[in-house]
Parts: sequence; C-alpha cells; structure tokens
Amino acid sequence: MVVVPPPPPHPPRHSRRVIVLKLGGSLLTNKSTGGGGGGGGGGDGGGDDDMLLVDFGTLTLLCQSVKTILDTQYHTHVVLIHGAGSFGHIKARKYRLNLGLIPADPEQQNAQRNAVREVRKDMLTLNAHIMQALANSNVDAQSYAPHSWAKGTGPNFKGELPYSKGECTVTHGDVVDVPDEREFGILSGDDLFVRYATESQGVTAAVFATDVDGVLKVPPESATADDLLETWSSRDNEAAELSHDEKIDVTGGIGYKAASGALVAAAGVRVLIVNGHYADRVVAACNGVDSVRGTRILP
Ligand SMILES: Nc1ncnc2c1ncn2[C@@H]1O[C@H](COP(=O)(O)OP(=O)(O)OP(=O)(O)O)[C@@H](O)[C@H]1O
Ligand SMILES: C=C(C)CCOP(=O)(O)O
Repeated sequence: MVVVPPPPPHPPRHSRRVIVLKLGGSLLTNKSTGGGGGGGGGGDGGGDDDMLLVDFGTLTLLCQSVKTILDTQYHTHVVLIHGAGSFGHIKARKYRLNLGLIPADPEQQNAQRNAVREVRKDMLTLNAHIMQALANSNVDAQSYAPHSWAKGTGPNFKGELPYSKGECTVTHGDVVDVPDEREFGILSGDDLFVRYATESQGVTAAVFATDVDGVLKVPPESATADDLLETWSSRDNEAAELSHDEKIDVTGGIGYKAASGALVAAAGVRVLIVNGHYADRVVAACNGVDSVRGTRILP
C-alpha cells in the first residue's frame, strides 16, 4: 500500500506572507488611445470604444504570473492593485475630476457628476476583465471598488482596507467621494499601494509593474539600456528626469510612483519597479530575487 504523507499544516493566518503588486494602467490598456479628450475641454478625440481597449495578451500573462507567485511559496496572499489607464484617465482629465467639483458652475458640475458615474462604471468594466483573467488562471480573487469603501484622496484616505479570505485581494484606482466642498476626487492605485504595503501583516515585497524597465535617468524616448537606475531614493531625486504626461494622466506618473514606493520602503518593505511586459521579472521581484532587472526604491 502506498502511504501518502499528510499535507504540511497550514501556518497560522498571521504568518502568511503578503505581496503587494500594482499593475500599471499603461500595461493593461492603451492610455494614449483616444487621448484627444485630454487637456481639459479639448475635443473628444477617439470615441469611448477606442478608450476601453484592454491588452488581453499582457493581462493574461500577468494573471498567470500571479498564480505562479501564489504557487511558489506556501500560504501567500497577493494584494493586486490595478491602475485606470485609458478607462479612467482620459475622461477624468476631460471633466477635471481630479480637481473636484468646479465652483459656481452648475452646468459643468452636472457634467462632472455624470462623468463621475461613468468613470466608476468604466473602472468596474476594466476590473471585470481583470477578475475574469484571474479566474481563467485559477486565482481565487475578490475585488473591492474603492468608491464603495474609501473616502478622500492621497495616501491618507479614510476607510478600512478590505481583504479577501481567499488568496488574492483586488482593488484599483477610482473616483471616490471626498468629504468636503470638492465632493469627489481621484484616488490613485499608488495611494492604495502605500496603504496596503505599509499596513498589511507580513508584507515581503511591494512591486510596481509598469511599461518601462524601472526609473530611467532620462525620459524613455531618449533612454538607452544603460539609463536604468538600479536604485532610486527620494534623497537623490536629481538622479532622474521624471516627466509626467499631464495631457493624459490625472495622477502623478513615474515620479508619484517612486515617491509612493519610498514611503513604503521607509516602513522597511522591499519595493521594486519592474517592466510588466516581462512576466518573469514580475515573478522574480515578488519573490525577492535581488538580480531582477528593475529599480529598487529606497526611502
Ligand atoms: N525618467 C523616467 N523613468 C521611467 N519612466 C518615465 C520617466 N519619465 C517618464 N516616464 C513615463 O512614466 C510612465 C510610467 O508612469 P505611469 O504613471 O504612466 O505608469 P502606469 O504604470 O501606467 O501607472 P498608473 O496605473 O498609475 O497610471 C512610463 O510609461 C514612462 O513613459
Ligand atoms: C483615473 C482614475 C479613475 C484612477 C487613477 O488610478 P491610477 O491609474 O492608479 O493612478
């Protein structure tokens, strides 16, 4: 008779390891699609259909990576945060949702309130694609849209961080209520990243997956392979030119990501920015491999 050894006992819940992974909106969607809607009141550019395009190939590979990360080590929980990409930034920019309610202009306020509803709906659509791709990779995930549990913007937003009882908690950048005259604002996934990475028990890695190799000394258009910074610290912030496409993004770009990472690093957590088009780098960064190509963020 073959004796099958019993599975190792589950470690107590508090000893699980937690990995916080943010998937950049530029990886999952084409942020510049239909971007003519940017610039605060310019033309519509591409239509809504152009704006809501998901890169399913990349999404599938990234969700498979999440499964690999979960399978690599026993009793791991992944907090997966995703950005908005073209599903959020373009309309939010057009209606200036990042600034909150425009004072003394009922017509624009009306348009803004409609846009708040639309962007929340678009984010739920993007999130549904991500949940489907996770399910296809057999990841047991549950999603929590911030507009239903968070208030306020920036890393000090209010609201208790929700966690799934399963192996993966999912949340994302969103339009949230703001409890003052602004009425609403944009809560970036980078702010959620800071809070989950600093407040969760047992965080072993916090990783930003984006569409560049890491923090570059110069903007990506003019960068060569040698321009990747292996480390970036808020103390030497002149080491890189961190440009930000304000015509598209309503949140902070690579500079905000690096600064958010530095807050997490200050809490003693290992933080990396890696290129999410290379699934092996995402897995290695999440599993604490030192030699992975990317930028380690220091306090
Ligand atoms: N010095 C730099 N180093 C790296 N990236 C830079 C630099 N300057 C500008 N960038 C741009 O920053 C972008 C990454 O920031 P961005 O906020 O767009 O990322 P994202 O992954 O889409 O995140 P989010 O989901 O928060 O929108 C890159 O696509 C790159 O073009
Ligand atoms: C634009 C919206 C709705 C959210 C922005 O989230 P981010 O892409 O994570 O910064």
